[in-house]
Amino acid sequence: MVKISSISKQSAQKISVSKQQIRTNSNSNAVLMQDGAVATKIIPVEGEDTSVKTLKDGILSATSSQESNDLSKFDVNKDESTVSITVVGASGDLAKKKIFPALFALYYEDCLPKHFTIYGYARSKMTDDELRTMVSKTLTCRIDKRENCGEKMEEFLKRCFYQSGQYDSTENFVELDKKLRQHEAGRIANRLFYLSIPPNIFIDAVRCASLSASSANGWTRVIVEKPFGRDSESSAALTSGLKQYLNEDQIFRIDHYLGKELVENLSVLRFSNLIFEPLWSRQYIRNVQLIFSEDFGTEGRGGYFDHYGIIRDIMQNHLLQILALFAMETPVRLDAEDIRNEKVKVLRSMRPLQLDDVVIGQYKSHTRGGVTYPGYTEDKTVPKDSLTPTFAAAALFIDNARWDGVPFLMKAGKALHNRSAEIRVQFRHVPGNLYAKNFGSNLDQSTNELVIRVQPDEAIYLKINNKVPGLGMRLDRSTLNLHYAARYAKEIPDAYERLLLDAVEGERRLFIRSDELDAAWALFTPLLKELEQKKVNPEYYPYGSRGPVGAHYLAARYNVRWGDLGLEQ
Ligand SMILES: NC(=O)C1=CN([C@@H]2O[C@H](COP(=O)(O)OP(=O)(O)OC[C@H]3O[C@@H](n4cnc5c(N)ncnc54)[C@H](OP(=O)(O)O)[C@@H]3O)[C@@H](O)[C@H]2O)C=CC1
Ligand SMILES: O=C1O[C@H](COP(=O)(O)O)[C@@H](O)[C@H](O)[C@H]1O
Repeated sequence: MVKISSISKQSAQKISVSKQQIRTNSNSNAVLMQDGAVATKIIPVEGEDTSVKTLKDGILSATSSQESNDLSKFDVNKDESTVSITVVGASGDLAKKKIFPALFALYYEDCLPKHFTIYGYARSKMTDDELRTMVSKTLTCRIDKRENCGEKMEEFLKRCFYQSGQYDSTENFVELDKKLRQHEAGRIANRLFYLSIPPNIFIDAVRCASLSASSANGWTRVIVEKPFGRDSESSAALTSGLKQYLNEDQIFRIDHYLGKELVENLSVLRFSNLIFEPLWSRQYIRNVQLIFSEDFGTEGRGGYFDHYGIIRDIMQNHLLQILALFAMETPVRLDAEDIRNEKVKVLRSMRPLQLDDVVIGQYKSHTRGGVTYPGYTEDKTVPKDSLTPTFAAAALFIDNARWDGVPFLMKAGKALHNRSAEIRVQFRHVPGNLYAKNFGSNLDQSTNELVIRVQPDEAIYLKINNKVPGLGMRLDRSTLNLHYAARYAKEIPDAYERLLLDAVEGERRLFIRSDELDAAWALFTPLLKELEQKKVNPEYYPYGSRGPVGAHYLAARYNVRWGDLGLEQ
């Protein structure tokens, strides 16, 4: 028997439901289970004697004993629950490239609950088999664990289904709901919706999913992909639109950089090693650099990108989130709320960004080795006169006691010379260094640098000064290197795996809370508006280069040298 009190804490205050969702049914039919589990469950079947509870404003108070009694008529084992994961926009690029492969990886690692079903939902017409064929093309097995790979894929694909529908049709979501209920078979039904669709249809999809397909007796969560608006106003409008149908606790705003192994490791590095935390302040750190670079352009995504640009695409979210994690004070505990409270304090302590502290660039066509790489505006979906930055560098400051005066330099660009994401921490000079004369006039070459290479080829390395072995006294800079591939045999999970698993488990630590989002937009919105109003021209840089030279002048103004440009990086 299911009691309403058995629903999760998050959904315990309010659950948005449609009039047709709170149903009770004593006439249950035996049907074959479709989720690969025991095939004998009794489930309520659509169209039978189903009483519908009409609820004021579509809001169910989950503590109502009346509802509790009604729901208790389901003939299920209260200990059994099931998770239905619906990928909304299943025909799209992100779903194929990241979401389905991540779900398979979780299944392969036995991380998904025993009873689960995956639904693809999109407008495209597809059968279950066609979805499976589409999905199967992008599934891979871990290099370090290839046993039973084919078998596991087949089992996984059997748990994947497809429902075609419009994103703004409550009727189509009712169809989805019926199918989900067949699979859930009367168990406690938890539902996760992944909005892998363009942002202009987020609210429609949430409205329909919430009104027609949210769970009647378990939790309902929605993962929302970025972009979360394009400035403070549009972000606030999106948040209030979502909150018409969902509680903040049900909204999982994904920033996949938070799911990257080395970003998650930041807190471990800082808070579990005595040698780092005491140095983590203006007293010892000269500057911090957050660097993102891609060696390809906007190929295929120019239409999306031109509306956003690199500052919104990478800096306002991925790099700023890393900065907040890097700079936050020690949280009370590792709880989601404690961590997010500390991150939001950092974001709210940031000095407003000045146009002077920002350099923007745009890549132009370049021919190398007989190959011509197209410029940004040669993309057919990009206006020829677009000023949208594909590169930006910025100097940011956190005006609090710990970081007063320390430049946090960000740099992000597309169509650069390499693909990488890293955090570089440059320490101050050793005061009264006994060995200063060994470094000549450039003392910068003697400072320690800690590099956290998020990707590719994950590593954490620390540049130290060392005596070159021998009878003389010659120093060099050597590296203490924690190279993940050499140290750990296990393949590193994709960021989407960790985040999907967290969403299933209700772990919110790595998702963005609405006040964090507001603070992030408050920092960048005035700058973005100024850039757009003044129609600031980007500095052009050749495809495949290291980006505009303006980035070097910006760093030099703060006495900083980008760490990724030296001979030894
Ligand atoms: N792709 C990526 O690498 C990344 C994507 N994102 C974000 O994830 C979300 C999904 O991205 P992606 O898969 O690339 O998006 P797509 O453009 O591939 O769209 C996903 C699906 O949405 C439907 N769709 C597309 N355009 C419209 C439209 N104008 N109106 C209604 N439906 C439409 C299509 O399905 P159908 O026609 O079958 O309904 C499409 O298959 C977006 O918010 C994106 O910004 C975030 C990070 C990276
Ligand atoms: O969010 C985004 O991220 C990707 C880069 O992600 P990565 O995990 O491959 O580093 C970027 O290409 C895209 O423009 C952006 O929207």
